[in-house]
Amino acid sequence: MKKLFLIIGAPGSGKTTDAELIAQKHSYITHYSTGDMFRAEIASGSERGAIIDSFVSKGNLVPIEIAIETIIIAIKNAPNDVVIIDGYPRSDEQMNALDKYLEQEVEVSLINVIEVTVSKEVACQRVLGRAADAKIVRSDDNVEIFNNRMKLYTDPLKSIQAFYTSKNILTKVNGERTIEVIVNEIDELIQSKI
Ligand SMILES: Nc1ncnc2c1ncn2[C@@H]1O[C@H](COP(=O)(O)OP(=O)(O)O)[C@@H](O)[C@H]1O
Repeated sequence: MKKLFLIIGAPGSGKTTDAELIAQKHSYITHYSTGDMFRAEIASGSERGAIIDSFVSKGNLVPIEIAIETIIIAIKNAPNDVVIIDGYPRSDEQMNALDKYLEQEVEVSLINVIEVTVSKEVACQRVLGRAADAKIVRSDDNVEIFNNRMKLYTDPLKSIQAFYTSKNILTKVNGERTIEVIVNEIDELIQSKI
């Protein structure tokens, strides 16, 4: 039985950083970042990557068919029984598509959805600060695209919160603290549920 954890959060919330550090601490945890998976596909030069890039480069959501296929393949291919995916779901459509998949997939159970919360101001500072840091160059880290990514994150958020709260599997984590404190809190939550 694979135990799935989802981490959602605004652009710049640190969701990918937090998940990566937790997976590095435990060999039995596999982490996938939807953003990183899409950037890898883009970098591969594939036709699918070109389609994905036409959305990512504008900060728009990649089409549902590609998004759900990407995470189902990731879950199926995960070499470990504990899987963390950050960056999914980002819409009611994605949330419902995953729920439909999980209903018929007896080998995978969604254990918890962790929402890393940060204010828009903190998120913006981090993303634009990241853009100024030459080591991390991302074409979608500019004010206009950030605002679009932020809107696309916040628009479905209340509906996503309500859905997973109704299942009693939503946990909010304050993302405006040190990475170490946040990672330890999320790690303890995951450890308590596996
Ligand atoms: N679940 C998803 N559905 C559709 N598009 C996605 C998804 N996850 C990531 N993307 C695309 O990849 C881009 C980068 O995602 P990510 O690295 O997680 O950055 P962010 O911190 O802005 O969410 C997003 O702006 C979006 O274009």
